[in-house]
Amino acid sequence: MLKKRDWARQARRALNPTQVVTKLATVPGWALSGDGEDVAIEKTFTFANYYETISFVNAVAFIANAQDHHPKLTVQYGSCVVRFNTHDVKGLSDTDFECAAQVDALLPEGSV
Ligand SMILES: C[C@H](O)[C@H](O)[C@H]1CNC2=NC(N)=NC(=O)C2=N1
Repeated sequence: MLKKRDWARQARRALNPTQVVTKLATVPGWALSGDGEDVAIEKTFTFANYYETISFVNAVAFIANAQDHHPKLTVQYGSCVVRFNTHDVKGLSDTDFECAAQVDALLPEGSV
Protein backbone atom coordinates (compact mmCIF):
# COMPACT_ATOMS: atom_id res chain seq x y z
CA MET A 1 0.00 0.00 0.00
CA LEU A 2 1.32 3.43 -0.90
CA LYS A 3 1.96 5.86 1.88
CA LYS A 4 -0.63 8.64 1.68
CA ARG A 5 0.89 12.08 1.32
CA ASP A 6 -0.84 15.41 1.67
CA TRP A 7 1.48 17.59 -0.38
CA ALA A 8 -0.76 20.61 0.20
CA ARG A 9 0.37 20.68 3.84
CA GLN A 10 4.02 20.65 2.85
CA ALA A 11 5.98 23.57 1.55
CA ARG A 12 6.16 22.84 -2.15
CA ARG A 13 8.64 24.86 -4.10
CA ALA A 14 9.04 25.32 -7.83
CA LEU A 15 12.30 23.74 -8.96
CA ASN A 16 14.72 25.94 -10.87
CA PRO A 17 15.86 24.90 -14.39
CA THR A 18 19.08 23.29 -13.12
CA GLN A 19 17.16 21.25 -10.57
CA VAL A 20 14.65 20.20 -13.23
CA VAL A 21 17.40 18.93 -15.53
CA THR A 22 19.01 17.00 -12.67
CA LYS A 23 15.70 15.44 -11.63
CA LEU A 24 14.76 14.61 -15.21
CA ALA A 25 17.80 12.36 -15.47
CA THR A 26 16.34 10.19 -12.65
CA VAL A 27 13.11 9.32 -14.51
CA PRO A 28 13.89 7.56 -17.83
CA GLY A 29 11.51 8.29 -20.69
CA TRP A 30 9.99 11.41 -19.13
CA ALA A 31 10.44 14.60 -21.15
CA LEU A 32 9.81 18.28 -20.61
CA SER A 33 6.69 19.69 -22.24
CA GLY A 34 5.39 23.25 -22.39
CA ASP A 35 6.99 26.24 -20.74
CA GLY A 36 6.36 29.04 -18.31
CA GLU A 37 3.47 28.23 -15.98
CA ASP A 38 2.53 25.34 -18.27
CA VAL A 39 5.86 23.52 -17.96
CA ALA A 40 5.38 19.82 -17.24
CA ILE A 41 6.97 16.41 -17.54
CA GLU A 42 5.27 13.81 -19.63
CA LYS A 43 5.64 10.24 -20.81
CA THR A 44 3.63 8.06 -23.18
CA PHE A 45 2.81 4.53 -22.03
CA THR A 46 1.66 2.02 -24.66
CA PHE A 47 -0.45 -1.09 -24.18
CA ALA A 48 -1.79 -4.01 -26.18
CA ASN A 49 -5.44 -3.06 -25.82
CA TYR A 50 -8.02 -0.86 -24.09
CA TYR A 51 -8.37 -3.22 -21.13
CA GLU A 52 -4.67 -2.90 -20.29
CA THR A 53 -4.71 0.85 -20.88
CA ILE A 54 -7.64 1.41 -18.54
CA SER A 55 -6.11 -0.86 -15.90
CA PHE A 56 -3.05 1.40 -16.02
CA VAL A 57 -5.23 4.52 -15.83
CA ASN A 58 -6.94 3.15 -12.72
CA ALA A 59 -3.61 2.41 -11.09
CA VAL A 60 -2.37 5.93 -11.90
CA ALA A 61 -5.58 7.36 -10.45
CA PHE A 62 -4.97 5.40 -7.25
CA ILE A 63 -1.47 6.90 -6.96
CA ALA A 64 -2.81 10.37 -7.76
CA ASN A 65 -5.40 10.19 -4.99
CA ALA A 66 -3.00 8.64 -2.50
CA GLN A 67 -0.45 11.39 -3.20
CA ASP A 68 -3.01 14.17 -3.65
CA HIS A 69 -1.23 15.00 -6.88
CA HIS A 70 -3.16 14.64 -10.10
CA PRO A 71 -1.66 14.32 -13.57
CA LYS A 72 -3.35 15.15 -16.85
CA LEU A 73 -4.13 11.84 -18.55
CA THR A 74 -4.70 11.60 -22.29
CA VAL A 75 -6.19 8.18 -22.97
CA GLN A 76 -6.48 6.33 -26.26
CA TYR A 77 -7.20 2.67 -27.07
CA GLY A 78 -3.62 1.53 -26.65
CA SER A 79 -1.81 4.39 -24.97
CA CYS A 80 -1.93 6.91 -22.17
CA VAL A 81 0.08 10.13 -21.95
CA VAL A 82 0.75 11.06 -18.33
CA ARG A 83 1.56 14.73 -17.75
CA PHE A 84 2.62 16.06 -14.35
CA ASN A 85 3.09 19.60 -13.15
CA THR A 86 2.31 21.39 -9.92
CA HIS A 87 -0.31 24.04 -10.44
CA ASP A 88 0.06 25.16 -6.83
CA VAL A 89 3.56 26.47 -7.62
CA LYS A 90 2.96 27.17 -11.32
CA GLY A 91 5.85 24.93 -12.30
CA LEU A 92 7.56 21.66 -11.50
CA SER A 93 8.24 20.47 -7.96
CA ASP A 94 9.79 17.40 -6.32
CA THR A 95 6.27 15.98 -6.13
CA ASP A 96 6.06 15.67 -9.91
CA PHE A 97 9.22 13.60 -10.08
CA GLU A 98 8.30 11.43 -7.11
CA CYS A 99 4.90 10.68 -8.64
CA ALA A 100 6.49 10.00 -12.05
CA ALA A 101 8.76 7.41 -10.40
CA GLN A 102 5.74 5.80 -8.72
CA VAL A 103 3.92 5.56 -12.05
CA ASP A 104 7.01 3.97 -13.65
CA ALA A 105 7.09 1.42 -10.82
CA LEU A 106 3.66 0.11 -11.92
CA LEU A 107 5.31 -1.52 -14.92
CA PRO A 108 8.11 -4.06 -15.20
CA GLU A 109 11.50 -2.43 -15.59
CA GLY A 110 12.40 -1.69 -19.21
CA SER A 111 8.87 -2.42 -20.46
CA VAL A 112 8.12 1.05 -21.80
C1 LIG B 1 -5.72 21.26 -2.29
C2 LIG B 1 -5.03 20.19 -3.08
O1 LIG B 1 -4.30 19.37 -2.21
C3 LIG B 1 -4.12 20.78 -4.11
O2 LIG B 1 -4.86 21.62 -4.99
C4 LIG B 1 -3.37 19.73 -4.91
C5 LIG B 1 -4.28 18.73 -5.59
N1 LIG B 1 -3.66 18.07 -6.72
C6 LIG B 1 -2.68 18.65 -7.40
N2 LIG B 1 -2.24 18.11 -8.53
C7 LIG B 1 -1.31 18.70 -9.28
N3 LIG B 1 -0.89 18.12 -10.40
N4 LIG B 1 -0.77 19.87 -8.90
C8 LIG B 1 -1.13 20.49 -7.77
O3 LIG B 1 -0.61 21.56 -7.46
C9 LIG B 1 -2.12 19.87 -6.96
N5 LIG B 1 -2.52 20.39 -5.84
